[in-house]
Amino acid sequence: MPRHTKIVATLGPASSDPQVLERMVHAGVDVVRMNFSHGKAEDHVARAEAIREAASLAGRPVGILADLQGPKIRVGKFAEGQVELQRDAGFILDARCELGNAERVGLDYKDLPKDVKAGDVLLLDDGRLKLTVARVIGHEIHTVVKVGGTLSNNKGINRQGGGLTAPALTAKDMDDIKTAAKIGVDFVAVSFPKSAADMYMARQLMRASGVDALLIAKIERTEAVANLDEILDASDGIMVARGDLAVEVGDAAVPALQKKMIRAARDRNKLTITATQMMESMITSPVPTRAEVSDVANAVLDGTDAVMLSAETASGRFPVEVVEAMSRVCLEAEKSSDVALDRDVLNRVFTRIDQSIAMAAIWTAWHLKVKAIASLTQTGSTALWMSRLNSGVPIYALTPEASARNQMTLYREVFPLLMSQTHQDRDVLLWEAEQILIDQGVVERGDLIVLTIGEPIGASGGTNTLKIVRVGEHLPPHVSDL
Ligand SMILES: Nc1ncnc2c1ncn2[C@@H]1O[C@H](COP(=O)(O)OP(=O)(O)OP(=O)(O)O)[C@@H](O)[C@H]1O
Ligand SMILES: CC(=O)C(=O)O
Ligand SMILES: [K+]
Ligand SMILES: [Mg+2]
Repeated sequence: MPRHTKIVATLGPASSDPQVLERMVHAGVDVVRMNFSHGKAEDHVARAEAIREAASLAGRPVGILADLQGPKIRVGKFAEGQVELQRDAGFILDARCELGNAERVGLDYKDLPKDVKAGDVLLLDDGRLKLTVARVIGHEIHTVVKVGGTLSNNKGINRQGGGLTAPALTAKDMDDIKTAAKIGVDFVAVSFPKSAADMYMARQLMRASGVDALLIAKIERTEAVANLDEILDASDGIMVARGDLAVEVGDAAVPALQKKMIRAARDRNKLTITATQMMESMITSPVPTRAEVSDVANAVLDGTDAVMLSAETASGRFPVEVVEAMSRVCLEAEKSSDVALDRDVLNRVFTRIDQSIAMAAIWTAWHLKVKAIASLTQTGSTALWMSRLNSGVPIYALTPEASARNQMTLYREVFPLLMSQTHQDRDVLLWEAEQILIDQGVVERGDLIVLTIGEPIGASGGTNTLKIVRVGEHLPPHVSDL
């Protein structure tokens, strides 16, 4: 059985070498993430070319996700690169400071002093340092260090409980969307959205730049958790961005939120990526900890579409081994994933014919214990509906559209394949689909498969036919002459 949960790997200095990329793809990377918070536009463009090369060598699509930096609020730089903050000492965040020292540091978001008040708790460097606001005097935020340590250049700032108002899309993000257009990315992830309006704005900017990508909302702010339903409606999927989320809502709240978000996304036919520190110790160690193995397995059991690697593959020592380890853990966890088809659809009414066919196909495939579903799809929507049920039956999605094929790399249980649509005859196309599955080694003569197709051929949204066939038994008469 192929692995059903997808693996997203962040690219960086440790994964720029074409040979390393090739080995990572071989180990099972489905989607690569370009983090626009780091590196230059040219680096991302060069890595995109290298990954396309590696994918074509592997004979399998690899999706590309552009993760925008967003309004992450950061401290400025220090004259010495870093300072030591001592517990109970005073420290000033000063919107007008150019170069920091042990007494004060600058801010990249100049309006921060307007957003905070005495008593607020500020967390720096993903929560490693903690400051409380004593008072705000003009452009200066005077704080007292509660948890000290080393603070270095450009570390992030969050407010406990959320509520900072920086807009979700910055001028840099708008430039980066143009780079994403140049690369031809398949997914764009928006950092720190607060509401559906932020996602509508991102979609408009993408369209204006000619980006045809699925839009992912990173849930990493308190407000985004509160507005989850409207954000889901405005997006194609979400990322459970546990790094910043844990800082805003408290780390202990994150596991339950992860489960709730994955469930909510599935119910609305949306995608999910579970991210951050999944195999963190493998940045420097060749094997994961027991806790990390459990974390990845639990995300699989929660029903996530994909699990993500960050610094593990971007700057870690074992970019290939970590993909192998993650893949192994996903495969094992999938064996005990719970299937609840009846519960999932029992009280639902479908208004669309194609959606009803998708549900019927999954139901039939599961109860007949077929080896595979083959779905001839234009945009991938039939495959998306099928994959939301988590049936455990692999769905081979055959599409003539390269963009649909690449976007389906993120869908759990879906294996996208390119298929030419030269014939207008349904039976010939179905026969071709069967041949592709045989060539891929997915099925052999005598196996049962479930097929879905729409007529007229080539129109999107038209899936209206479900067929169950035994592979190799019924060649259409005019095809047997081919
Ligand atoms: N393209 C890159 N170039 C250099 N280092 C990178 C790159 N991508 C990631 N890294 C390194 O890996 C670490 C973790 O990666 P990740 O993508 O989670 O970044 P991050 O800094 O936590 O993201 P952000 O601060 O934007 O939320 C980064 O802090 C950085 O040190
Ligand atoms: C991925 C990311 O941005 C986070 O976890 O915060
Ligand atoms: K980012
Ligand atoms: Mg983040």
